[in-house]
Amino acid sequence: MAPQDRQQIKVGILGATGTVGQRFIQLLSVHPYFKINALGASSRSAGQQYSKVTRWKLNTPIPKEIGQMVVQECQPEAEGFKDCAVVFSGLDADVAGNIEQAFRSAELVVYSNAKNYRRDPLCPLIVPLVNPSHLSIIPHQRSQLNLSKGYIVTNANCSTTGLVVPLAALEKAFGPLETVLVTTLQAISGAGYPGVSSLDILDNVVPHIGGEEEKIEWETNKILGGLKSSDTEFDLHASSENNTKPINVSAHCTRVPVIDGHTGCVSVKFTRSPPPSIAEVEQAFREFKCEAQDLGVPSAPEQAIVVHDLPDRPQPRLDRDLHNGACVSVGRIRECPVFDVKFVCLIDNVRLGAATSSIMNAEIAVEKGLI
Ligand SMILES: NC(=O)C1=CN([C@@H]2O[C@H](COP(=O)(O)OP(=O)(O)OC[C@H]3O[C@@H](n4cnc5c(N)ncnc54)[C@H](OP(=O)(O)O)[C@@H]3O)[C@@H](O)[C@H]2O)C=CC1
Ligand SMILES: N[C@@H](CC(=O)OP(=O)(O)O)C(=O)O
Repeated sequence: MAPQDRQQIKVGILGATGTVGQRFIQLLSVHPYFKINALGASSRSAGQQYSKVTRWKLNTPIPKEIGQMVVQECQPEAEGFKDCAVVFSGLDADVAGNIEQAFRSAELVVYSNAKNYRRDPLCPLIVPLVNPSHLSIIPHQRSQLNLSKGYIVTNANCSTTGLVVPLAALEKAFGPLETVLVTTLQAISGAGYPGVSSLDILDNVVPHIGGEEEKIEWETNKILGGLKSSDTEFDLHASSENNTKPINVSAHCTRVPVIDGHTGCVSVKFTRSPPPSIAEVEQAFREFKCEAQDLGVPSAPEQAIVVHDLPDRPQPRLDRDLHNGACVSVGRIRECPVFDVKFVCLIDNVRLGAATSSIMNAEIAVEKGLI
């Protein structure tokens, strides 16, 4: 169907007052496929006008009609939500599990940022620039749960997302990777609002983000793995069918005084020997194309990976806004004396790392007839 003939789909936002929720509002309030019909948050906010309860941190104003909406409890039968086909969730992980499940059981489609269902064997963990093919497990999820429309799709941890896009480009061009080491420098917006206190983060680096390293190490293999031929099971990058093993991933995560944009310093070893040259690696990044771009969905960036030539780029402040925060920047591609190649990557953690990925996943699902 031509985009101009499509009726807009009514959507709700869970966790609408938070860091990710605000990005959802900014991006969805001008979206060609989706129309915001409900906003949900905790009972601290429910029953009140959105503009009165949110602590808006974006540099564009709250869209007028959204500011006037009344925040609801996160319940599928609440005003506004009962008319929605889809909800986008920016809920705190402490509550996301039960709430998202309730919406799915009520036959709504849930696109979630929370960690709760990422490891669920029925739920795809999708980075839209990498593995939207995993949406093909949806019929199985629905049939296992006796649902006709509802399902949950999750997107990845924000640092994982910034890492797997360049890794996918390398695997596409040169075959399976053997080992990946990454050290992250993560922005404070990754911790939500109010997040890390200024006395902890200013003039400082905090070398611990609870649970983050384990998420990067595990999620990478689900995303870069496949679905078995029956479309009912993930292979976690380890399959006797095509002789792949899990990638050894080791992550070291730090919090730095940057507002938005997670940086990763990455070293990679290929299974292939000899490894590709640095020029071939750079070309693979530049030429990487993905299904979201082929489908032409509205949030797909013109370039999935932007390669920077200057030796001191990418930098969060200068590069996080490229392609409306929907791409990954890569630079400093060079030989690694321990592994094969090393480089620096950068992602906008709240856009491609969170809200933009959920929205792009849903756009792809629309194109595939899953919404
Ligand atoms: N920030 C980032 O870069 C990324 C975040 N994520 C994930 O996205 C999710 C949201 O993160 P973020 O926006 O940073 O978090 P915030 O802390 O900024 O926002 C949390 C949201 O959850 C709502 N909430 C809290 N408790 C309840 C409850 N009991 N019932 C209903 N709603 C509730 C809050 O509403 P209220 O205002 O009423 O308290 C608020 O809207 C998390 O799961 C996070 O792990 C994923 C990738 C990146
Ligand atoms: N932990 C990430 C953000 C986040 O919430 O991740 P996850 O969705 O995987 O819990 C950060 O602090 O930057």
